[in-house]
Amino acid sequence: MSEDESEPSPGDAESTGQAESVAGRTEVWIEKYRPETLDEIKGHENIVPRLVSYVEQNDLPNLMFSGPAGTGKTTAAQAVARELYGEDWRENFLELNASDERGIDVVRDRIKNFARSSFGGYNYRIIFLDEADALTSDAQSALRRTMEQFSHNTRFILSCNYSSQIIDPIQSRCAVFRFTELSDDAVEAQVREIADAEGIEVTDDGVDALVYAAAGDMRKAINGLQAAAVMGDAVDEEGVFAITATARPEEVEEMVEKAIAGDFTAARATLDSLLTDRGLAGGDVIDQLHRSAWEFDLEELATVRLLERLGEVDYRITEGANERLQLEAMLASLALEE
Ligand SMILES: Nc1ncnc2c1ncn2[C@@H]1O[C@H](COP(=O)(O)OP(=O)(O)OP(=O)(O)O)[C@@H](O)[C@H]1O
Repeated sequence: MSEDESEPSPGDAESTGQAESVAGRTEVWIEKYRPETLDEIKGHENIVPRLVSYVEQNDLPNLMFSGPAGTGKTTAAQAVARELYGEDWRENFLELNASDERGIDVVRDRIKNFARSSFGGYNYRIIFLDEADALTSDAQSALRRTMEQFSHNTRFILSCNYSSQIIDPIQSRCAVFRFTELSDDAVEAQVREIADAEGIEVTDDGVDALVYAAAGDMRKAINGLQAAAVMGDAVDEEGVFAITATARPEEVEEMVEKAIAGDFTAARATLDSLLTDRGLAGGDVIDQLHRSAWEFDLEELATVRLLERLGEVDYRITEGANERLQLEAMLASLALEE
């Protein structure tokens, strides 16, 4: 990682996920404050106690953690290993990324080497396979055979965004845990804890803005806090919205209201300022509209129409259509509505 990339950038979860501390630079907070034990994990009240009981009984099945980015899947897997193996956890926990550009054969070889290598007094070791849903069905079938081959001494924890992308024979061999977006309370609690530990002043509206911008993604919230704190002053709403490339909820609401009132030119100007001046991606605008739609001061029918259009635009953008054109067309269709 180059020096420039070591600064947290909240918009880019992937690059900051590979946190590294660079000599003389600030340590990346997502790593510094990554929970080490299961009970330090915020939220996931229906998952953590079940993992604790596996650890207490020292009886771990193969696990599958599915859910959105930044919600604690890797953290939970590492915490299980730390609790099972104490100081020896690193030797007994192999973390691999299934989308490793060197290919599935490399991943499979590393799994085999790890599972075959000598053991330090433990019944089994853990292989954590991140982005398991990046594997093709054929690669997953091969993985399933590997899981069976080493079932006597290895436990797998597979992490994925969508469990539906994992073949049934693997799912049925795992206890599946569905991680959801973290609650506002969970994100707020962690943000406040870190701010206290770092001696950073954060205003209440700054905390609210971080929680809103994160939308349940703890990595985003913590990176947002660290990036805003670099500015020096107290972390407030304005700083957070600027640094996280997030529109204020009022701005997206105003844009929709103008379109519905028939003032397409004004709605388009707001969209333009969000995309051009503020640097939001089209997908971010859609996500924010989707999250806030029911809080807008609109007739129910207008909200329903908005959601219908959003679904269409989201799909088209995912298929590669021009973002700005799609969003403008959505505003135009709202403006044309009787
Ligand atoms: N539930 C949580 N409680 C406290 N901190 C959390 C929680 N979830 C995530 N974090 C923080 O966010 C960072 C990223 O989380 P983690 O790597 O566990 O996400 P993930 O779900 O594995 O995401 P991805 O799917 O992108 O790999 C952690 O280092 C930790 O600092």
